[in-house]
Amino acid sequence: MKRGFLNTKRVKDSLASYAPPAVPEPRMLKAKLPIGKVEPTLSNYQASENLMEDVDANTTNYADDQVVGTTLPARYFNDEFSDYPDNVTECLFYGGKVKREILATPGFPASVPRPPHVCHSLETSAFGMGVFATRDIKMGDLIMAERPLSVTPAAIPPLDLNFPKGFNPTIDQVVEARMIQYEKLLETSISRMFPENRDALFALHNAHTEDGSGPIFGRIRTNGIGVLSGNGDPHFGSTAVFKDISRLNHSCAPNSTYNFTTASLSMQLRALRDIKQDEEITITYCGIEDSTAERQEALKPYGFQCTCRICSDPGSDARLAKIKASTEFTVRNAREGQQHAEKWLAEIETFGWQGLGQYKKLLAMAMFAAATAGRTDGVRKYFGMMDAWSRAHGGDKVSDLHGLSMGLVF
Ligand SMILES: C[S@@+](CC[C@H](N)C(=O)[O-])C[C@H]1O[C@@H](n2cnc3c(N)ncnc32)[C@H](O)[C@@H]1O
Repeated sequence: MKRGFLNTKRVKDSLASYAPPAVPEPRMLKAKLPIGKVEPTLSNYQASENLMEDVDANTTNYADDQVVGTTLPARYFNDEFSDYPDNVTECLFYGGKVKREILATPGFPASVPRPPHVCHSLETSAFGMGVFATRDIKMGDLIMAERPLSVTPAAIPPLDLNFPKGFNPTIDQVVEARMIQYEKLLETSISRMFPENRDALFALHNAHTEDGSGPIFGRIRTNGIGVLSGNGDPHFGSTAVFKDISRLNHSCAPNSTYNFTTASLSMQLRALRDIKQDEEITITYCGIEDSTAERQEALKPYGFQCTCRICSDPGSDARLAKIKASTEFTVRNAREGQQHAEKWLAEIETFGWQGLGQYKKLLAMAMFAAATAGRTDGVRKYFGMMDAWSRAHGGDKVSDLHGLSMGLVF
């Protein structure tokens, strides 16, 4: 699972083609957002005001190029933060498509699920704040679920820029102006939040203090997690920022993963393997199936270089490639299936790569091998692990066993 603002290939592609044809700036939409230190050149740029219209909470018939600010689920005037135990999310959308998708989701607004016991706390970690287990957590278990503080477009939407007449900006200046203009829009959006949520957003880490991102946009770029597809249309993806989930640090061998549920408008975090009390809970900010070089590249916008044991191990790419190839193997009998699956399951567990799809396939191979050999204890064990893996990835139960039996001919 990937996270982030403008960091995934899908989001970059959507940035490249974000504008509907009417927007007269296609060239600069291909430009990447800056990271690292960038000298500002537009200190006199005056951002336009009033970029967002206030409308009734149930309105959905927006123009496709209208910037929409809305609180979901709807809240009422003069109410208080404490009136919403599941919290509400301040949303900024480009057009009405995503809001329509949310309001049309069966069950919306369902309540946010809760684990039976609180099992995490925010603590100081090796990398600023982090999230830690306050009790043992089992693979597949729900660790926490949270409604976002904010949901905003996954790429800066097309905005009218306010350059003086006759000024011919460079592409970098257009990008700079867009970031200034977008910050203004975000200010309007977060001014609608409960003060408690606004404070929580400003308390988050900002890795984009020198690249022209404003304080809100910088925090969105640092902490945003991709959510809401806009009904499969990548132009309408969104990024969500959370009070607690955005405190999770990155690992290339994470012990948890997350799924967003539109019905409850919440992110659920679940354990990818058993987690011990006091262990740090981590997610990945990049693709764990990618090579070390690809992961380091994807992590650049977060302002750090990963120094985990996998990134520091020159043999890890070759090992990962072998693990990925392990499920292409055709086994001839139950004994061979069991040996093959157990060998590679152990390898994955040693390196903490249970997030790989190959892990589930090898669990299936081990389960079928146990079933063929009539070992009910083995079937129970591996079925339970597959079930936990599926729950961790947002499924309720083991599904699609059919697809997982590939490579087995006994
Ligand atoms: C989403 S925040 C995570 C919470 C953050 N540690 C905090 O104090 O709020 C992302 C930031 O955490 C830090 N970080 C997360 N994982 C890291 C890692 N594996 N190595 C170094 N820094 C990391 C980086 O500063 C990154 O920009």
